[in-house]
Amino acid sequence: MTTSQSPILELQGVTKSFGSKHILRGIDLSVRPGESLVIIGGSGTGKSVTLKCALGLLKQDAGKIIFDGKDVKSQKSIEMVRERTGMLFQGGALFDSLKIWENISFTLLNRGSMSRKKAKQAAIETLAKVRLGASVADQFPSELSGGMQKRVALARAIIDKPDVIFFDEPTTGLDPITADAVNDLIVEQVKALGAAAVTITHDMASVRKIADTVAMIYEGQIIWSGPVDQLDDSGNEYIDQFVHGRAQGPIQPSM
Ligand SMILES: Nc1ncnc2c1ncn2[C@@H]1O[C@H](COP(=O)(O)OP(=O)(O)OP(=O)(O)O)[C@@H](O)[C@H]1O
Repeated sequence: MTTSQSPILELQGVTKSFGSKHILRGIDLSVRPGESLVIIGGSGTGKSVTLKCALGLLKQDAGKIIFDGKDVKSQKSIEMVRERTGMLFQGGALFDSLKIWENISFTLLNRGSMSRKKAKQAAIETLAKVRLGASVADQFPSELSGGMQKRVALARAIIDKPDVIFFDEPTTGLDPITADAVNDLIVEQVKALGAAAVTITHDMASVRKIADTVAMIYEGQIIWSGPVDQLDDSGNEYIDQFVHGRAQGPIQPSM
């Protein structure tokens, strides 16, 4: 992790409401190149909304999104953010009707700047990075296991060498061993790119494996952030309750 560089992505006082539901009440976050930030928090606390605001998929009501020093306001700057970010969606979100290589090269093909032959070659090279063979390229998502689909989704997120990669619950639905292997690949590939990673997860094993820094959302704000090795010694009762998965404590179970 590099601490001397300026943040590649910053959220400053971001607020977002849906009608009378005030979901984000002033989120402050930043992540530097090479840093892996993991956002934790209970169900429905606004982790996905935070990610969507950062990606320009939702417009915040107030506050700023700053990407590589630029205030992201115009459609053009939102497009710049999208071009420079990769995203691994919850559940993988592969297109069922497209072959694996077409899924991985989706952005390259859509941009129209690369021939299909070259795009397929790039997909096969990226498949190797996530330890999948070239034979997978012509298969369809339904033919692959959940773990393989996550690896394909990771390949899609990294193919265009993004500066920031967002991971939304990257290990949901996987057994602990496969989840650990996917986490290892995430760490390895994010490092290889020198990218910043922003991950949302409920899975504390993933947090410990992939985070440099952890930030916890509660009632629309970041109530604690710090290095992952301070997680067990944070002195914060909300973090303690979450990390140990206790029903008793200041946070009410979301039911
Ligand atoms: N487009 C929308 N319109 C109305 N309400 C929304 C919209 N998107 C999100 N919400 C609400 O915002 C709240 C936060 O949702 P969000 O998906 O960010 O939670 P989360 O922290 O990611 O939860 P989980 O861990 O369960 O995925 C929820 O109450 C949700 O219903």
